[in-house]
Amino acid sequence: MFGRSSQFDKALEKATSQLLLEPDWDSILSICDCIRQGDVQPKYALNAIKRKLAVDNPHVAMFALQTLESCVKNCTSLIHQEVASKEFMEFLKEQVKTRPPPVKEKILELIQVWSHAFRNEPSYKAVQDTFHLMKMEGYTFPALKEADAMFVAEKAPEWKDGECCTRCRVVFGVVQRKHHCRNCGEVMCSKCSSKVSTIPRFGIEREVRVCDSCYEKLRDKKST
Ligand SMILES: O=P(O)(O)O[C@@H]1[C@H](O)[C@H](OP(=O)(O)O)[C@@H](O)[C@H](O)[C@H]1O
Ligand SMILES: [Zn+2]
Ligand SMILES: [Zn+2]
Repeated sequence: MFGRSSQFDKALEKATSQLLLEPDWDSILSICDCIRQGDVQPKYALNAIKRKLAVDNPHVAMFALQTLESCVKNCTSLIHQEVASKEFMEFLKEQVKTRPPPVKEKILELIQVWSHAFRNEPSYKAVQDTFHLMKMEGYTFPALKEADAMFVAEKAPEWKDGECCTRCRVVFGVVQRKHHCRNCGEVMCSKCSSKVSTIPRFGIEREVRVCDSCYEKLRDKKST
């Protein structure tokens, strides 16, 4: 186990080197892979990133924050449950009080984005509580970036199954194939789901199959 986690340690050293002039995305992505593949325990990984974040050198702290941001985006609940803990949120809040602007701004940005991203996840309430508490204490948070707005996209609905079209009740078979509307997740025949649309609130920027009623709803939303 130790051997494999050293791949993580090496990648973290590289990703947060004070000699870097810009983020070392290869190392950051290999850090995410190590966590996702279970090569390193999420708790160990977050503590290692935390140590880098606490380093006085603002460059190292910034690279640690960019690494943390990528881990939260790419490593799913494995890392979320570690980040969304009271202790880690307290640590970030302390850092905001003591660090210079770029580091402070980045932390505020992350707390805000995560608070939106986890708004429907009761087990990650610590993030939202921290965000609201800091707002009440007068911290000013930066405007949510477009890319982050995508990241806080809602989860698309699970696809439902069924033996007939939800809309016209035609029975599926060898010829009459099943299709799914990406907006409501209902199972539909090809006639009732022949239209396509983007679904921005799910972060779906390319046109995907939607049923007729969802097509109308999404089109009306666009025209508002
Ligand atoms: O092509 P098929 O063998 O019928 O398989 C169907 C297609 O993959 C449909 O994709 P689509 O919704 O993008 O059409 C999917 O919604 C159905 O669940 C599948 O049963
Ligand atoms: Zn139908
Ligand atoms: Zn639909």
